[in-house]
Amino acid sequence: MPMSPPWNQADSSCSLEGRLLFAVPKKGRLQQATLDLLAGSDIQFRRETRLDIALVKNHPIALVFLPAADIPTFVGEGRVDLGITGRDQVAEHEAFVPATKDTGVEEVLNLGFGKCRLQVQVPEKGKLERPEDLVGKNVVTSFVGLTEKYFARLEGLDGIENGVTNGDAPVRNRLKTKIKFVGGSVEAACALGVADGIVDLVESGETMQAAGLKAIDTVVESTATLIKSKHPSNQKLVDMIASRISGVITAQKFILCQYNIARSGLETATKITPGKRAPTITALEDPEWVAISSMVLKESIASVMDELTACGATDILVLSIANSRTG
Ligand SMILES: Nc1ncnc2c1ncn2[C@@H]1O[C@H](COP(=O)(O)OP(=O)(O)OP(=O)(O)O)[C@@H](O)[C@H]1O
Ligand SMILES: O=P(O)(O)OC[C@H]1O[C@H](OP(=O)(O)OP(=O)(O)O)[C@H](O)[C@@H]1O
Repeated sequence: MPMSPPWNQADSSCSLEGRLLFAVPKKGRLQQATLDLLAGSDIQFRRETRLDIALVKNHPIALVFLPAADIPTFVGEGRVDLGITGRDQVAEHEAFVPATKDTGVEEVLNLGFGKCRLQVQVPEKGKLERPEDLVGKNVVTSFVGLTEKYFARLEGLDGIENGVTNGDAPVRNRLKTKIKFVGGSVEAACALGVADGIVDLVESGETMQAAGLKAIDTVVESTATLIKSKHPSNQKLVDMIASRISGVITAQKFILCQYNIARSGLETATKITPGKRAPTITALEDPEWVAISSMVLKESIASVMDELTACGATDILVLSIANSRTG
């Protein structure tokens, strides 16, 4: 006899009742970084094979695994309290379903990863040079809402700020540009004669280059984001999750730099390592010297160490931060 999923069983510890619902990408580019954030935030769960809901063991939370593109719909309608997806997906959702007082999503935290741009692209070797050259032509995209909005503005159609409709005539029906949806491999559309131009995501630019395309405008810049519904079931738990995730992100971005410096070099050194709020300065046995401990952005640590050495710092140590809670 097939087992029913845990949240349908009589045991109340397995029920969804009273649990905060938290949507996470079930696959794709944002999934691994999201799972790493959950692990760093000590949100413990075990996902049964093929089940898209997992109960969190140590908090009244249930994770719901959904496609990144669907998360703004579930959160926006308040069916799910929290979610992680791309800002591009939030903007695409809002192009179709404008937020109201009670519906739509609110950004809690910019998560920093999943950086990409939604760009208008045309064949590198061709006559099309400007976005205006695509008006009246075929454009292929997975982001139909944002692309319609973009071309509506370009074509001078009004009413787009309130979604893609204007009175009873949808802006879509009045667009000269023909916008076609494809679910993936958008970059192939020009070479296959389906499109004159595309609107697609670009990160490194490798896909665009390999397909012989060039970007001529940016529709939206995106990173992953933590979003919440307008009336989450447990705001305190939302705040706790946001604070934990923020701590993990800070820990990933910064490292701790410790060194000794003569008091004469202190002013210069603290300018090099000002810390997040201020560096911690500790007196040493030798009254002429102090020890400094300061958070430094990982990406700039090499040049910071060069500068510290040049101003007389010694015993420079760089330590990784496992987790953090900063103001
Ligand atoms: N090349 C990329 N670099 C960085 N982030 C990306 C990239 N492509 C997509 N993303 C981000 O990841 C989100 C999800 O895209 P992804 O293609 O992984 O989704 P998916 O759920 O697997 O969908 P699909 O099945 O349509 O490919 C995008 O909305 C965007 O925010
Ligand atoms: O600038 P790049 O680093 O090359 O990344 C951009 C590519 O990544 C995404 O596609 P993905 O690989 O997710 O596959 P898809 O085409 O099936 O959506 C996007 O749609 C681009 O094709």
